[in-house]
Amino acid sequence: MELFAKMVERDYEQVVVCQDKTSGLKAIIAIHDTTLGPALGGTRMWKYATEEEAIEDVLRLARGMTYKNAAAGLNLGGGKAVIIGDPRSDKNEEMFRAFGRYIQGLNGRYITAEDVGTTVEDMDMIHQETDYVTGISPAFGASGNPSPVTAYGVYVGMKAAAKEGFGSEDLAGKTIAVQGVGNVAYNLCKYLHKDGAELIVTDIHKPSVERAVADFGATAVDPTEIYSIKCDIFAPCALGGVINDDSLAKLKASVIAGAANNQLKEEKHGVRLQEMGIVYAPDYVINAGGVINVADELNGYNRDRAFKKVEGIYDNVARVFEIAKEENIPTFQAADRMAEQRIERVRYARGTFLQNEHHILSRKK
Ligand SMILES: NC(=O)C1=CN([C@@H]2O[C@H](COP(=O)(O)OP(=O)(O)OC[C@H]3O[C@@H](n4cnc5c(N)ncnc54)[C@H](O)[C@@H]3O)[C@@H](O)[C@H]2O)C=CC1
Ligand SMILES: CC(C)CC(=O)C(=O)O
Repeated sequence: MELFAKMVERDYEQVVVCQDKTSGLKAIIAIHDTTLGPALGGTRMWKYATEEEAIEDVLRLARGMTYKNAAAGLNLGGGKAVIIGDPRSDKNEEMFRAFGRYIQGLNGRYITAEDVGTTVEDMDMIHQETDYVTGISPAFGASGNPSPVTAYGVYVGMKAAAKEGFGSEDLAGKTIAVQGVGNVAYNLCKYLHKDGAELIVTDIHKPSVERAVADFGATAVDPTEIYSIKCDIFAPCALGGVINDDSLAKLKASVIAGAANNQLKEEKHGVRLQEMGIVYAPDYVINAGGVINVADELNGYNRDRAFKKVEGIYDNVARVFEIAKEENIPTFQAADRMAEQRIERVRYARGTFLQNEHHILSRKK
């Protein structure tokens, strides 16, 4: 892989490769863009088949965070980290502490949080070595697990998408196919079940499916069947790349609204969704609840303030649909435009000279 070529193509600022032989840490931190502020994004722990796969994933996820944070109105840039390993068997305290020291070495350019495969306990271990970590235990006055808040944001964003697709935000009686019933989707299903939606669920981890069936009367289907199921809304809540040539040939849903990052395999699949008349709530707009919640820790965590901001996801998703219609572009492009315009406006606003401690004027004092 030509790493520099990839970084230049999508304008990444920095990629840091971290290893620690004793603990087995193999991690990559990618910082995409810090125009708006320090890069904030979670750490994913996953059994990547190859190093190349891990690099591809961290790069794509980091860029997604630049857009997510910008679109959500946060003064934060985009970054993400991956740890290569099996989250069920390869974790240890030394690994997260070693990782925390690498983050500390970046002196605030990157702030981490949870993602797939990492937990509040892992963040607490990182916190032993650095303050540049969020989503740590409420015992520290922090926000804890972001997943339930992400789920709430997806729920309100799904209502905005239902309004666009069906003319009403009411989810009662709607059949919703949920792919992956992990931390976010389990909490999402709670809201949907309470609203009277019919749930169809799948997961490669059987106990997660069984829990959703028991708790919400959901119908379980095989992971290979979820795309072809007859439903109103498809909610991708597992991993990325699931909107692709294969799934588009099978999808019956009129609306796609889910938590997963990087749902479109390629941009052409977002164009195809527009051609097919499927209402697509762009992933990084609808799933911003978690990062909005952890970002609030940077101000001294206030749950009410964080939830109020997460509720804004409804308007943000609706605004994306408006831009897409006004400009006759796919919704993913409308979301990109919204995020890019904010970054450019702030870049301009901050272009005027401001003295800082490294400037020659400061050294003269
Ligand atoms: N946790 C959070 O606050 C946020 C999560 N996200 C994204 O939402 C998605 C879900 O995140 P979490 O719920 O935290 O992760 P999780 O790991 O708790 O849940 C993901 C679930 O998907 C299942 N899964 C994996 N591959 C599958 C497949 N091919 N078919 C069916 N199920 C499959 C897993 O077994 C797991 O139960 C991820 O893409 C994550 O990046 C985005 C924003 C915030
Ligand atoms: C899980 C969040 C706290 C941050 C993040 O990495 C995301 O939104 O994808």
